[in-house]
Amino acid sequence: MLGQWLDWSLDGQLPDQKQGVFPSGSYHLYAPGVLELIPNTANHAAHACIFSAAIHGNETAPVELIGEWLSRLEAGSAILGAPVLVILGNLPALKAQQRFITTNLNRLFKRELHAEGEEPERARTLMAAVDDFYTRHSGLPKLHYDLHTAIRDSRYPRFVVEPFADSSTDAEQWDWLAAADMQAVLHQHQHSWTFSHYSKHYHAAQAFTFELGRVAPFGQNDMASLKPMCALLTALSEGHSPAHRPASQMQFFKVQHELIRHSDDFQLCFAEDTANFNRFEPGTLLAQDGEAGEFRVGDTPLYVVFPNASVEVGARAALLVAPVT
Ligand SMILES: O=C(O)CCC(=O)N[C@@H](CCC(=O)O)C(=O)O
Ligand SMILES: [Zn+2]
Repeated sequence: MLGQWLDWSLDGQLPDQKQGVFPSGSYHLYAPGVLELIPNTANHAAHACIFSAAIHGNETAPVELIGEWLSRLEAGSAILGAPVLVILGNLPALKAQQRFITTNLNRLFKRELHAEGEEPERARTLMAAVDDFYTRHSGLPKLHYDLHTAIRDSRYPRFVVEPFADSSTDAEQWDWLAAADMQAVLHQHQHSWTFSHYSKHYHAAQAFTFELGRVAPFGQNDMASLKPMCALLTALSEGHSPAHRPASQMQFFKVQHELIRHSDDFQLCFAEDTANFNRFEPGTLLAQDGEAGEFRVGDTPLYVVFPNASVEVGARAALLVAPVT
């Protein structure tokens, strides 16, 4: 059954049978693309885990990663020892293999959301699913890993974004991320209304957005490079303490400036194929934006992450970041 879940989700259908069992636990389908797994026995180190993928429909490596882990659970070669909520975010976009249909789902995770339409409706469903899951498992520490891939190449192919919130990240998370072969960490400097931010801001969960390589169609992802990440997800789902490595092997950055597209005339002043974490020297012209003017690097170098001149007017067109020393 777990192996077929992805197909059912893509059909946007719930099967007649919404609950069932597998060797180490039981499952409950709450909505298309929203699956809770409950262990027969929870281990002492268990977290209430949320693993989400396909918040952007063209980011397929995380879907393959989760699919592979679900198959091992079903076969009994992986053992569930913690409750896990598995989410496939934007199902119509996943089916169409595009980032989103109408608007970027990953900017809508805000309780005061008034927008109407397919993606806002989905954001409301997913926020309620997260709230209900954490309520059902309120005795456990909360964790949410939202898995993505990036549009461009990156000087650090695998990295995480730590959402901004009042609650803090446990020190051990950095050691787990290093062992999962994450190469960089990006600390957000303000609220961003992404899915991982939702869990951190409203529930004080340990939460990150993961960038697991570059966007590619199903079957063309470099899954070998994600073996350590697979080991982290497996350990968490077993309710065991994951492997540690010194966090110092990762490069830490902090966002200094968010470049917003203010007009139709917005353009980035560097090559389309510039990689994430490319460095720009003081004085470099980075963007021009109609009447809003130009943006230049100030007195210290800046590194660009997620540049995208084609975003909607009013949306983020790039993050400009600096290393944390
Ligand atoms: O490669 C890109 O330009 C986008 C990759 C992506 O989807 N990144 C997330 C990051 C979320 C965050 O800022 O925490 C996004 O843009 O939603
Ligand atoms: Zn994404």
